[in-house]
Amino acid sequence: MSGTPPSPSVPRLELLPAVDVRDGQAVRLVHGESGSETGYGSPLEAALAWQRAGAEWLHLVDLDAAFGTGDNRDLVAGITDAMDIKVELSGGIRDDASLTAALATGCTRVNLGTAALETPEWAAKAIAEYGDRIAIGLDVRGTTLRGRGWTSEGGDLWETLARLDAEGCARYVVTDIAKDGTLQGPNLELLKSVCAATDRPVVASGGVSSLADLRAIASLVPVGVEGAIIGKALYAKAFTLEEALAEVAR
Ligand SMILES: O=C(O)c1ccccc1NCC(=O)[C@H](O)[C@H](O)COP(=O)(O)O
Repeated sequence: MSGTPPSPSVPRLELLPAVDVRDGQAVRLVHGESGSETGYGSPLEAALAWQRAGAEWLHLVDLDAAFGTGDNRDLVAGITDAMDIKVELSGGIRDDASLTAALATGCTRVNLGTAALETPEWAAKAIAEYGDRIAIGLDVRGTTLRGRGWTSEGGDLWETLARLDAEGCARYVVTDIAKDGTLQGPNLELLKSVCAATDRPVVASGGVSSLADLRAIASLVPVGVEGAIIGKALYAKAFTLEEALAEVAR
């Protein structure tokens, strides 16, 4: 037989609709700033709506735990329990107690952010122990990382990425804070640069505003983008989740 062998198929971009919880309500923030909330009602109803629409993943954030203004731990555990789909949990997971509680919800994986910046040895231990169940959130302004609900400075993106790669981190969730909750489109250059610097999968977060943005993120699957988190665009009804899923299935 002769001819060119078929190219291996490129995986489909995974979509992770977001439910960010503040004071028991589903909200979206602008630039992740506390006090910039727009409320969207029951977080459980929002999560169930995304599941009914065909989501394979839910990105569930406890903003109070992230900001240190309390927590929604029981609510978040109840939502995770009610889901038949994969759940990525984020917000305030920084020590053994919060990590054990988060993993015990039955979520598929957790995002560590602040811990990777402030207690790197603890984060490295969590990566070594739980492997694929740990993702690291790289939340950046420019190329400077932010922690504690994005309020504190956390060092250089590239140095931290190299360290986490060496420690065996399975995946990164990359957010450009300047884009988050703004409907201004994702930072594709940042995503490309991170993908060029690591061989680990990258989940894009922040700024998605349209189906065209999803197509643009999907064009980065061959270089290492695995998924895209969608928050504000779904709540603002810029498009439906069904339309988004159909777009990335083409
Ligand atoms: O994820 C966190 O820990 C977090 C902490 C502090 C502020 C915001 C945080 N997450 C926000 C999200 O994960 C958003 O849901 C996501 O970036 C969606 O953004 P967008 O599509 O722009 O609404």
